[in-house]
This record gives sequence, C-alpha cells and structure tokens, in this order.
Amino acid sequence: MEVGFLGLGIMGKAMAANLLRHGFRVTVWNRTLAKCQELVALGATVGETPAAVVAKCRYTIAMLSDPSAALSVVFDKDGVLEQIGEGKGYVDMSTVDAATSSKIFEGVKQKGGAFVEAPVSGSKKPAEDGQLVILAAGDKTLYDDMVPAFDVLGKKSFFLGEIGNGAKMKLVVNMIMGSISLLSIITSILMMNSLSEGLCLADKSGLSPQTLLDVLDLGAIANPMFKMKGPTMLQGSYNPAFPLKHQQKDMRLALALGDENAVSMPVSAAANEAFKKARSLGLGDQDFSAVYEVVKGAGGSGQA
Ligand SMILES: NC(=O)C1=CN([C@@H]2O[C@H](COP(=O)(O)OP(=O)(O)OC[C@H]3O[C@@H](n4cnc5c(N)ncnc54)[C@H](OP(=O)(O)O)[C@@H]3O)[C@@H](O)[C@H]2O)C=CC1
Ligand SMILES: O=CC(=O)O
Repeated sequence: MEVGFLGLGIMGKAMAANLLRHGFRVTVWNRTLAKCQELVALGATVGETPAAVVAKCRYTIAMLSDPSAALSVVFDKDGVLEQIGEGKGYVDMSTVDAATSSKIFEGVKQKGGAFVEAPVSGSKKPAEDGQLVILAAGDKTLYDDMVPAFDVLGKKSFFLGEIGNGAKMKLVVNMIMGSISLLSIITSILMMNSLSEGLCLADKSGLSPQTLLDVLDLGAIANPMFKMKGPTMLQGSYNPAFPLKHQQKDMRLALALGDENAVSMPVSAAANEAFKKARSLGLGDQDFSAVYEVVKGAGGSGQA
C-alpha cells in the first residue's frame, strides 16, 4: 500500500518509519524539508509540497502540531485541496478541535475526496512500537481502506461515527491525562518526601533501603507515572516525548468543549493554569512532565 505522510515531528517521524518498516511505500513532506532526510534513509520518497504528496498518493496521512497547522496544510497554497479529489483519501491524525476537523472535512468533500479524522492516544514510544490507540471518525469507507495502516500504527482503532467525534474523544482523554498527570506529580513529590523519610528510617533501623524499595514497588502505592517520569523529573531533564505546549493546547481545546456544553471542570481548569504557567516559563518545547517546575516553584519540595 502506498501512503503520503505530512508532518515529521516527534510522532509523525515515528509513525512514518513504522509504516516503512512494515512494507508500506511512503512519500513524506515536512514544513522543514530537511527533516525528510531521515525517512529517505529508511526508504521514503519526498514530496516537495502537501499538494505534490496528494497528487502521488491515493491516501495521505497528516500528523501536525495544532489546528492552525492542520488548516494551513490543507487550505494554503500548495496545500492538500489543490490535488484532493474523487478516489483520494485524507486522514488527519493531529489532535485538533471538532470545528477544525469539520472545516477540513467540508473542504475535502467539496473537492470530491474522502476525509477521516484519526487522532491518537499514546506518545513517542507507542508510536515507535505501533501501539497507539486510534480514535477515528468520518468517512467509513476510507476508514475501512485505512485499516491495514491503522493496524501497523496502533494496537486498537475505534470508529466513532460522524466527524468531530474522534477529535472530541481525544480532547476528553487528554484533559483527563493532563489533570491526572499534574495530580500525580504533586502526589509524587509528597510520596518522594515520605519515601525519603522511609528510606532514612529503614537505614537507621538496620534495614536495607533497597529491600524497602522492592517491597514498596510490589504494593498498592507503586506508582507507574512516577516510575516512568520520576527519575528524569528529579534530574530536571525533560527531553520531550509529548511536548508541554501540545498538552496545554489539548487542555485549552477540551476546556472550550466544556464551555460549549456547560460542563464545569474545575480540576482541569486548574491543571490548565499550571501548564500555561509552565509555557510562560519557556518550558513549552520540553516534555509535559516539566510542569513539575511550576509545582516546585509554587512551594512543592523539589529536593525529593
Ligand atoms: N508527542 C506526543 O506524545 C503526542 C502528540 N499528539 C499530537 O500529535 C500532533 C503532533 O505531535 P508531535 O509530533 O509531538 O509534535 P511536534 O511539535 O514534534 O511536530 C509538529 C509537526 O507539525 C509541523 N508544523 C507545525 N506548524 C506547522 C505549520 N504551520 N505548517 C506545517 N507544518 C507545521 C512541524 O513541522 P516543522 O518540523 O517544520 O516544525 C512538525 O512536523 C499534535 O497535534 C499532538 O498534540 C498525540 C499523541 C501523542
Ligand atoms: O496526546 C498525548 C498522548 O500521550 O496521548
């Protein structure tokens, strides 16, 4: 199967590489064209513009940063709309709001093409391992055509019906993830303080601190989020798997969805403030766990 792939950021690069590894022929484009070279080394060909990729491929996937990037790649000069038409499909896997997705759907439909939105849950590692969860909606025939690609990219794909449902589901999931991860960071700080005291007490009492760790890890307070992100957070190292600016964009779009539907979400609103603050501190391009810096600055103990 031949596919086009637009957008080779953290996720797009891993996903396109995965398709190549599984025998797909892939034509790639990225705004910063130089980034295509890594994929060329894996067997991809390059399209000079989004329109050139769509002209070459029956199916084109996009993985772009946000609503404005998703719209620009479709509607601007040399964009997807210049070449989309009867018999061609466009699949946007970026995380955007339902209104953005609907605009793209209408634009593609007017040209006679088919459109599926298919945002994903799962970060850099699941993208590399083909373990994403795909939340698709829109044209069912195109969805069915894309199943071989979705099977490579993800461990499960859902077809959620009319356009907008995939975008909304993704925003709800990420709103929960953003709030929970902030709570988990705060909990981790408290846990780390308790843990430090526990390790000290064990040591002074003639017990092995390592055995204490082994025992705790097997019990009810074992904490997967802390295990995954904790060690690098404590070093203040936030190499991005999921950039903080994207997490904040998802919180913002989810809160707007809450506004539209009059759903009160005080926990998410507070989490959004913390992510906003982190962006204002210049942490937008770091991993979203860098929100830890905000929590520390607000009086949490960073010495854990
Ligand atoms: N990272 C993660 O863990 C996950 C991310 N997502 C979502 O996937 C999407 C991509 O995320 P990720 O790969 O991490 O993001 P990155 O920031 O790493 O990549 C963003 C991509 O969008 C391109 N881009 C940005 N602005 C424009 C524009 N105006 N026109 C054309 N291209 C543009 C960038 O091009 P250039 O290289 O030129 O800057 C790059 O290819 C986002 O919507 C994110 O929310 C979903 C699940 C997990
Ligand atoms: O959108 C981010 C994710 O981890 O899912």
